[in-house]
Amino acid sequence: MDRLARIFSQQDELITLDSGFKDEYETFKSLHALPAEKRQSLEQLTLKLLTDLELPHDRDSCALRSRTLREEGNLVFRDDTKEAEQILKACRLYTGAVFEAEDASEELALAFANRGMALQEYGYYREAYDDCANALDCGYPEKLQHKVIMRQAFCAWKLENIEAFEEHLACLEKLQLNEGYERQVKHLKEKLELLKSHKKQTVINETEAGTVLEEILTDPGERGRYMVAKEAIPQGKVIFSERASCFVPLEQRLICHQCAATLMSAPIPCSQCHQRVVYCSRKCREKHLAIHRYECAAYRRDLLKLLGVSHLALRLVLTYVPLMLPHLAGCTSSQAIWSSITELSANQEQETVPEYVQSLSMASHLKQASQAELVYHMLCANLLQTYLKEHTDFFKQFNASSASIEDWQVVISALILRSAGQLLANGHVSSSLLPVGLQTNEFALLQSDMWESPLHLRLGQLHNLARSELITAINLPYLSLCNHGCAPSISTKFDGCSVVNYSLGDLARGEEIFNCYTRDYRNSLKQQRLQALEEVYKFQCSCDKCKRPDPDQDYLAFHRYRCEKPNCRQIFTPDVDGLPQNSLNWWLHSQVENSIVCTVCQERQLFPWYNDFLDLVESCVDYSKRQLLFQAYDDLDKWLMEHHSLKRNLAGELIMSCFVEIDVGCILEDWEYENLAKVIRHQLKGTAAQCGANSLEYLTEMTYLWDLIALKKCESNEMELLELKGKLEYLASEYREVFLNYYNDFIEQQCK
Ligand SMILES: C[S@@+](CC[C@H](N)C(=O)[O-])C[C@H]1O[C@@H](n2cnc3c(N)ncnc32)[C@H](O)[C@@H]1O
Repeated sequence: MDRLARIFSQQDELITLDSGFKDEYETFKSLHALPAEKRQSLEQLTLKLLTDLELPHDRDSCALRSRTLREEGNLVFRDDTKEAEQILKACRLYTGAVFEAEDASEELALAFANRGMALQEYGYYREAYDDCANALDCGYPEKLQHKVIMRQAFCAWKLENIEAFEEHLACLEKLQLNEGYERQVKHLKEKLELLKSHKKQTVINETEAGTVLEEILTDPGERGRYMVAKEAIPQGKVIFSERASCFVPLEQRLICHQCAATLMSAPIPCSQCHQRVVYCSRKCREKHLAIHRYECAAYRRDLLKLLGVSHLALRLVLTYVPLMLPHLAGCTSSQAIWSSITELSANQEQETVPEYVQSLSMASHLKQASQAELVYHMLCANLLQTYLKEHTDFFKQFNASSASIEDWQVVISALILRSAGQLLANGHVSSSLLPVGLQTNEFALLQSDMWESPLHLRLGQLHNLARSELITAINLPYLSLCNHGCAPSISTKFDGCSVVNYSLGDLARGEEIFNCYTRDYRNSLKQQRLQALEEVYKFQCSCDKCKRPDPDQDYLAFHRYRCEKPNCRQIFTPDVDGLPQNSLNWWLHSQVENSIVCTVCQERQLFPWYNDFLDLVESCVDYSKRQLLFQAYDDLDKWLMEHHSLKRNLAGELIMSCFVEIDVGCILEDWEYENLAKVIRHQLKGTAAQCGANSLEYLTEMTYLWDLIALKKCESNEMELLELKGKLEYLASEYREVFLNYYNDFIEQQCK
């Protein structure tokens, strides 16, 4: 980062944006109009940065590391017991071998082949099938190829893929095989005939096109376009869904770059960019090639993580430019191309507006950005354009167009800047469940202590799969048409790169459908929201919640105390105006001193029970301390009213520390489990009240209750179980499958 900041500050001194910001195109035109000497220096600095970011790469060491891991995997895999746990452990080591091999293709081929073998043994047939193909692609030794092809045929049989099954068997029949292999081929051929005769014609039910429940209207004023209900919409209904073509993983998370899958049993890394980009399947890798071919060299330099929103802006440009090109190929100058792009973005007449047009028309506030902000985004765009020019063949696609490559360079820089500006006001971040306690380069599905069989967790393990995290920055131009309201009308479920938007309450016909760009009115103070909305989105909120005489009442309902002074003991809500920043949630900020004062007697509150509670949490391993801890939790009711945020925070600490004990094999007393279930249920009620009963926070906390029920450690009833099962709808599909398996394996039986 320092390197980038240094170069940018040197470049900043070379450029002048005196005439202010007209549009992105003019900004880059002015850059190109700089005196030749300055332009050259600017370019040199960019080129130097790109060179400096290159890292030495030693293929031999990669091969050595890969071989070591593969051999370790072999030792584990050859273990005679062939227990599921051992096989998964071998898969993990082979995955390490696949990653470490990078471009050492001989080793990579062997690593893929061995992982395929272990995955097949475990029952991940789709992934095993892919790994066989990967091994062959990487040049798996010819004399051993029949083994891999046999495995492909076997997996194709398990996957009921008749076409592939036939193809691999035909291939095997052409090879000279020994008796053992011949026997296997014969056996598989019988399976093929059986499969063919059994395979039912699957009837594809045409799904009825859903009615459109929403429409977009335009206000000539600052609130611009907005979404309204076209008809009355009841609570809980899916209003609209959207699938994003462009997203980037946050914090370099290893999720599939094509479909955003987080659960992968056989991640396939790009072998050229130092294990930074992975896919969940060959299909995803193939689909993403159109983008990755232009990003790979940047990942190799670890450049993109430095650029924040500009990385997503680059993805928009890489994705949408080929779609725009047919409309622009005839333009003879950069000015003409830019005018055509502006026209394209204004064209909203068609019945279904293509995604790239929706994106082109997103609002931007670059005009209102500070000079420093503008220069920063401009330099990022310039850097990316230079990178594309110097290290990829991106600009080749314009060879046949009427304008020159130099014209296209100006346009591409301007488009990256424009997209970055738009994303600042329209970009979304998606959240997902993620496994607890894993490093970014570890994969949950390969953790042998978690799984019984493919996608079936072990008893008591659900809570280890559920931590809610932000995972992608994502472009959703249709969702972006919703204006902001501090009380949103929708709850958004992120499912990979798709989103589903449910109505949070009943909506009348014509009512505006709001999204909330910040924390909502139950989770933040008006002042905090106003600041963010003004700074980033450049408007002042005047929604119903903000206009109320007491706009913070809903949030402060989670902050009501009883005064600890014996002669007062009144219930009070802290006076927000008198509090330093962050003091309301003093327990979340270690550097903030608690300065809560009773508004009735004006006495400062000391909360002596707070540290005592945390001490008990720390020593939760001890039975007697756990007794005191449950007692201390009950005592919190004396000081913290209803669903006080602090009480929920402390409940979280208590639950987590008890589960740490359960996870290491400690058996709690029956009464402890009962108390634990009581704390979790109370916690869930509080979370439902503040975040919603279908929120990711709720689903995360729910896993503890599921585990206790599965472990038969707490009573439940059919109604509760059905209610919990109903929550599956709000999970992303990859997690829904795992949760459903868990429900069927361990919970459903308890309904009977
Ligand atoms: C994500 S866009 C929403 C769609 C936008 N109205 C449009 O026409 O493209 C966000 C921008 O819309 C405007 N906006 C959103 N909510 C608003 C509100 N409640 N009041 C005024 N302007 C709003 C602001 O300019 C904001 O930066």
